[in-house]
Amino acid sequence: MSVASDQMEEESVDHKQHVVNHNLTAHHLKQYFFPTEHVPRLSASDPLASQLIAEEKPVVLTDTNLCDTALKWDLDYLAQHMGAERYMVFLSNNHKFKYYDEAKIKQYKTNFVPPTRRVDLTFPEFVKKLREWKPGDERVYLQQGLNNTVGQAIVMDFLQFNWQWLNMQQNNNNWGPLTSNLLLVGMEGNVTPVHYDEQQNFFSQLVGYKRCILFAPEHYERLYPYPVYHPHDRQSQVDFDDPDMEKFPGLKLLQGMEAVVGPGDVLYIPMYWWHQIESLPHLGNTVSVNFWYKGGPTEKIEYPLKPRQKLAIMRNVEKMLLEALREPAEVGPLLRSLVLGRYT
Ligand SMILES: CC1(C)c2ccccc2-c2ccc(C[C@@H](CC(=O)O)C(=O)C(=O)O)cc21
Ligand SMILES: [Zn+2]
Repeated sequence: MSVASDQMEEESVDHKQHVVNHNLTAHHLKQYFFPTEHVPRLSASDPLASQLIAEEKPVVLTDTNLCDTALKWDLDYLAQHMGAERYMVFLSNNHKFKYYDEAKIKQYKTNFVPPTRRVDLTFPEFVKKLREWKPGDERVYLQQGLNNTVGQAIVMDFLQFNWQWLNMQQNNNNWGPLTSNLLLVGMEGNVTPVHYDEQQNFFSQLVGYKRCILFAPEHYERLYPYPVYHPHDRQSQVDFDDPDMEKFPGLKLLQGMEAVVGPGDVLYIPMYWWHQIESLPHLGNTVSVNFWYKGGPTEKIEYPLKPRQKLAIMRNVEKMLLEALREPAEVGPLLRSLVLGRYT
């Protein structure tokens, strides 16, 4: 190889490394097998931001002041003020924290091996485990609904969130009620694998940096979700770190959007949009709070249906079939006889 082509080789690799300059932090992001475009970063007062939210498209809002009183929620502050309660902490033997629904495990019958385990720790115990972590140890991820068990100072900070802005968004977009706020405290490098939720989500980043990768609901066929009755319902079967292109050929067409969110950023994750969220390696632990809202009442049905409405229909068909057949193992064969050679 001549020197010139070596040089070329070097630059092309560098180019592919997808450098993101965010708040003067040039950070090399892992390149996945799919292309992505940037989620727009806009001021909350920009009419385009309101339009994107109304159209249920992702947007990063940089100046909502939504959780300004919580920007100081670092580990020491939280350990000091989160009271002596025990909080839900998930442990994983690798960097992935894949959600599973405990209620579906017994119904699912076949041997399901949970990929993470849950323990209840006081905040100081959690901080100790996080700070004493060394390679080979289980990773930790605290996930706790903000409720009245937290300490006074936290409640005071919470009450001073920009609820006026939130309520305006909820009303303007005809969303249902706020159902929960999860406090999330994760280790750098933790990954929540790609999944979708059935709620609107204002995802507020407080401490540290998270890479958020999103896919529109119409990529449903390309992300191969588990069956609805599976404990990993709403999660993709695809391992992004080792994609099986033969088993999941649709992956070749997958394309997404992504954003790195930092302190003060609020990412709107529309209902039914797939998302993978990573606490960036080497940039310290992360603290986030999400705001989940039920979707609004569906006004009159308009055709053609939106992709998320078709997703809801498919979910209902699966649930109805399970109800009728009782036996999960019979759902696949019945769907195959229904479709193969007739609708394909
Ligand atoms: C992985 C974890 C801790 C978990 C374990 C077991 C059950 C539920 C959950 C759960 C739910 C939400 C999040 C926050 C966020 C992802 C992220 O920020 O990591 C996200 O997906 C969202 O806000 O919609 C994270 C988790
Ligand atoms: Zn989610």
